[in-house]
Amino acid sequence: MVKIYRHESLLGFFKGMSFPIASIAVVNSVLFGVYSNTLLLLTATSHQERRAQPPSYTHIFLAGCTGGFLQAYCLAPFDLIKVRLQNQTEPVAQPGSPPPQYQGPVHCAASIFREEGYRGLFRGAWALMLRDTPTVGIYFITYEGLCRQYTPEGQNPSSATVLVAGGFAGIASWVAATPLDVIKSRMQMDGLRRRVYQGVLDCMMSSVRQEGLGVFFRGVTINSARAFPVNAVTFLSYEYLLRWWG
Ligand SMILES: CN(C)C(=N)NCCC[C@H](N)C(=O)O
Repeated sequence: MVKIYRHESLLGFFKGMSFPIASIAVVNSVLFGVYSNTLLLLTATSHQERRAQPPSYTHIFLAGCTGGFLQAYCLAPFDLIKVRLQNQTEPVAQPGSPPPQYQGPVHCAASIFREEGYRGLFRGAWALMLRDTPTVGIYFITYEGLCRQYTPEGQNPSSATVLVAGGFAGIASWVAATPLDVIKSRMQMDGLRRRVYQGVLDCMMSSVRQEGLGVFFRGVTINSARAFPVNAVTFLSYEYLLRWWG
């Protein structure tokens, strides 16, 4: 934090933020929409009916995995641009020095498209799908499990329960996702100057060879610290919106 602040001032902490903000509504709508509709297909119960007839954990997991898989497809280009901008450490403007490679998200998207084509925008998408498919299953299982544990049968969970269950669901899914998150980010940065990795497996093997198994847990603390408040608020919004409009 101190290094980022010294080198890039407060603005450094907000690098690559506009694209995630623009994409988060779309990505979360896809995630929760696909999850809820897959559960509807599997169990033939609406969100309101699910309190009286709770779906099985297998159905919740399968619906979560489906949501995670489709979410990853929508997220891939936005996430790539975020990672490329976040890894660009030159200060935004410095008189006399050459401008940074990417001047903003739109310039970054256009440069990737020009240099690497449409497929370039999906670099690292396989790793992202491998990361999100099972871990979003874990996300919804943890949330439902905790809500059921602390809610009397047939009732809606209280706001406090939703906040705590959502927060822990975020932590559980990010702890499980961090190994593939590390690999995904490396794949997304690969090809910037020259291609280093042959694929996801090659990236895993050479990362472990060079840095040991600890490489898979790089960033786990910051991911978890971020995951609690973000997912507490996400689930509270989801529950309340469905109660008002459902
Ligand atoms: C890769 N993982 C852990 C997930 N996709 N988890 C489910 C949603 C997480 C939420 N949108 C967030 O940004 O924390």
